[in-house]
Amino acid sequence: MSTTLPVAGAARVRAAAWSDIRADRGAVAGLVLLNGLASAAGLVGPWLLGRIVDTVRAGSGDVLGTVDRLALGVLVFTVVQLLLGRWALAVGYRFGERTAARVRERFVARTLALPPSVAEHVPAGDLIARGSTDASVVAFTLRRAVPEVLVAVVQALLLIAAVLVLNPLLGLCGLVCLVGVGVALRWYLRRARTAYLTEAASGAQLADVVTSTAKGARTIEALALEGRRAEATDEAVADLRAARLRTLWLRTVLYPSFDISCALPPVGVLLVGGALHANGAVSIGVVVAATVYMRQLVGPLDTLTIWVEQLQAAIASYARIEGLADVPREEPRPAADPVDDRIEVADVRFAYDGGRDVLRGVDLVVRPGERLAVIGTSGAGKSTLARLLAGLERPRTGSVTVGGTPVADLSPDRLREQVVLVTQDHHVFHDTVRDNLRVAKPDATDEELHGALEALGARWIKDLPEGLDTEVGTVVSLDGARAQQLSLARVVLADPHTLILDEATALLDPTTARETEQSLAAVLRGRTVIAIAHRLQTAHDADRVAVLEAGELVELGTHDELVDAGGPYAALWASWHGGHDDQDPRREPGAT
Ligand SMILES: Nc1ncnc2c1ncn2[C@@H]1O[C@H](COP(=O)(O)OP(=O)(O)OP(=O)(O)O)[C@@H](O)[C@H]1O
Repeated sequence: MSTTLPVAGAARVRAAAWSDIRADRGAVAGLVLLNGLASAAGLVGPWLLGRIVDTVRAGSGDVLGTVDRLALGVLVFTVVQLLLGRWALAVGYRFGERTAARVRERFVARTLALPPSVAEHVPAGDLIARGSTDASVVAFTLRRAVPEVLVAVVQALLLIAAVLVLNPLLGLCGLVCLVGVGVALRWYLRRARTAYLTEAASGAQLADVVTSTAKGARTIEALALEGRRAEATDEAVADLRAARLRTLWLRTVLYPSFDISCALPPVGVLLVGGALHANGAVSIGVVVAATVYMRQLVGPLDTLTIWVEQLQAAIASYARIEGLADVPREEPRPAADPVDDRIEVADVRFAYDGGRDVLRGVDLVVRPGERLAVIGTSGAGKSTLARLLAGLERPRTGSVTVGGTPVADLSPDRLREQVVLVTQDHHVFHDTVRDNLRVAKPDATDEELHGALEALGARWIKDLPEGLDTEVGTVVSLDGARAQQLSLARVVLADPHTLILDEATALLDPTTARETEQSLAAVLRGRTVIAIAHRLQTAHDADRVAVLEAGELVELGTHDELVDAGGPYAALWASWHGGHDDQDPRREPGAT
């Protein structure tokens, strides 16, 4: 898996944005219609103003009465424009909220749909940045910028059209004067996408460096890597600073160019209109109306300038959110229902990311109901084998099957009923105890939930202020043993026939480990158990022992058979057992 998440290309962004718009097309149509009406109402005022000027200049008939009526018209249409504009904005805001919710939901759904083998390897900081910062930028833009930009675009187009209708020559003059705006915008837009994508990626990179430093703090301290991590952080900060300076520079050029360009159209129309009027080509009223229209254009253009930067940042964020759809993943393969509970590993080879094989030609049949201990030195491939048995990885060659079906082909729901990997990583969600447990069985009744907790001796559930409804992780925090019991209760609810234990109790303190082992014993009853053994006592108590060395299965048999065989297991057993008869076997350091 690459160290960066993909970013959607321009075509995909357009397609996704189009489908978001289509999903709420009623609101979009209403938005455009209301904006059009508001802008049309806004056009009447300047036109009436021109009529007032022409009426006063003509000076014939009921000048005062006509001017009063025209002025009343200006007032009425201004109020109508205001009301329609507000209504359009309200429709726009609602559209923005709904669309933002849709984008967030899509992101969450795509994140949750990532297969575990992919999810474990994606850069956490980048993923978090996309779900938080990028989603917020998109949501804010949809709420505020999109409605206002739509209003501004419709207004600007109608204003230009109105000047062209009033007098095509003045209209053309206005358009020519607008060229500066077009040039400034084009210059900016050609550079903005890359600049904002770089800024967002640098932000995510910094988040990644900080997150991984915090996560690996102990290792960093132990290996005295503080200096290197500080350097990596400084580099990420410098990259982000450079990326921000680049976007700042783009804005520094855009804003003044835009402001100067916006001042040109009214000045140009006034000058050309004055010349035309002097030659009797247009009335002074038309010149006034056209100039006011051009002056009014500054409003929508200003809005566009303010939001164009936000839009660019949002497009970059939107591309990053949509990019999640391009994370390489395997298409689900149709999987037949397993015919029985037999687990079979046949001539398996496996390599991480195209590297060297870390498992080489492993053959193993696990009989239903047996306890198999897997031992081997550090790096021998025990955890990798556990991940293959749990369907988290797929073998490069060979097969890992349960009841004849490849484990990795099973859907998460079917897999959970067959094989579950238990590690020391027991996650407690910030949620109620009930929802924490229902992760494993969404339709479990309260009786089943209580039953699962009781089976593990988790009597603390009775002391919680609101029982199953207690929010854990926020209101009430669970200590290590309780958190482990909660996660083991999930296993009881999922009720798989086979459990794979990998370091389930390895790093717990002795008291917690004892409590957890008791809970574990309750979970193991009646199931097939494959234990990555860190204590030789576990191997001694198992039905069979599998010994891995440098990715190969070098021995397989009962404890007694392997001791008699005099191979690597016998040597290991002798080196610990010989001369340590007085020692409590549960305290020996383990096989790894
Ligand atoms: N995610 C990974 N990417 C690349 N290589 C890996 C990854 N995980 C493990 N390895 C490599 O695969 C080999 C087998 O590792 P594995 O963790 O399966 O061994 P292990 O026997 O469980 O060791 P330990 O007892 O130390 O956990 C090792 O050389 C290890 O460096």
